[in-house]
Amino acid sequence: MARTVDWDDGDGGAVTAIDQRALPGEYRVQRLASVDSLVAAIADLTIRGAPALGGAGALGAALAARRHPDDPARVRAEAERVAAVRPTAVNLRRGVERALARLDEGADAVVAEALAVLDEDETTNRRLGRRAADVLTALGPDRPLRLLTHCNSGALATVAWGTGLGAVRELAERGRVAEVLACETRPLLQGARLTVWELREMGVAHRLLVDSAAASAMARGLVDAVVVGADRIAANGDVANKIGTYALACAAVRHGLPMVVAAPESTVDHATVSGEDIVIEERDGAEVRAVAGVPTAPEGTAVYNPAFDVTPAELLAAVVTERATFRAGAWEREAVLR
Ligand SMILES: CSC[C@H]1O[C@H](OP(=O)(O)O)[C@H](O)[C@@H]1O
Repeated sequence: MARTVDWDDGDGGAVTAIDQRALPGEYRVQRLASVDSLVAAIADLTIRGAPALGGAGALGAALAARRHPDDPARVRAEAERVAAVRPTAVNLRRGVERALARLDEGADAVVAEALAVLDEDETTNRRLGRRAADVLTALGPDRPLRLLTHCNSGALATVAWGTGLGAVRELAERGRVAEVLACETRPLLQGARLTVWELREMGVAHRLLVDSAAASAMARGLVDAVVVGADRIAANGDVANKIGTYALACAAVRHGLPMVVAAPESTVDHATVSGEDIVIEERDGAEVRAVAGVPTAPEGTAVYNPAFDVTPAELLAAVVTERATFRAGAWEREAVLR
């Protein structure tokens, strides 16, 4: 599988992206040669997932710098259009800002920094996967685990490897996964369309379930632990993630099951004091009124469609990054990175 987002330096430069709207039916890569097309791809979730958005943001700054090499003000304005597309995942704006910080050195430096963002992502996610797998192993029973996950936090949500599902990959390589229960994740079905597709590619045993069956699966003893990704983590460990995550945390606590969030440091926003300060993206009601273009509600029905919710840290067993763990109310930093 290609990187979820990447750079093609030919013909003046372009962003390449796996078209996540086409999966699971078709695997295709789009070539995005303008900031307009990149903005549209982020807005319609052709590109989605916090670390993948971080890479897309950095590449957006690179694309703008290539298109307007002698007009820094225009580059900054175009890069801001990319950063502003989706407000909740902190990675998007951070990726833009990190690449843009080298604008004074010229377009090639901006491109080089964007490529560094991409190169670092897989190494970060593999380290994160090892740490999160260690935590899940310590919290779960001493046998292969039955894990429940929500939305998609796999390679498709990152540049490569994955975060929550990256921990599953690591556990599977250790022979420590019995089964993954993947919530379909209404309304855009990232779980059904993307996580199931990735689990098949990984050869990991899995079943798909409707979101409303998750609590029942826990109540019936089908789950040992819950593992998900994140879009923004506040300084106090509160986590913004796909809508439905908070409900899973409530059910996990009710049934005495550990819930672990796995996300890179680039998703932790220490400037956001608590989850109450995280802006939650509200998306178009059309996403809920139809599935794959087939109406499932009367035309014009009013809709409540937040893309994310916030899970208070106290409902989580641990929030794990590649170099720290938040548990029992505090961040514990890894002394030595491995
Ligand atoms: C590893 S970040 C994955 C995170 O992003 C998803 O949101 P979206 O598909 O809308 O970009 C979801 O919250 C996942 O947990």
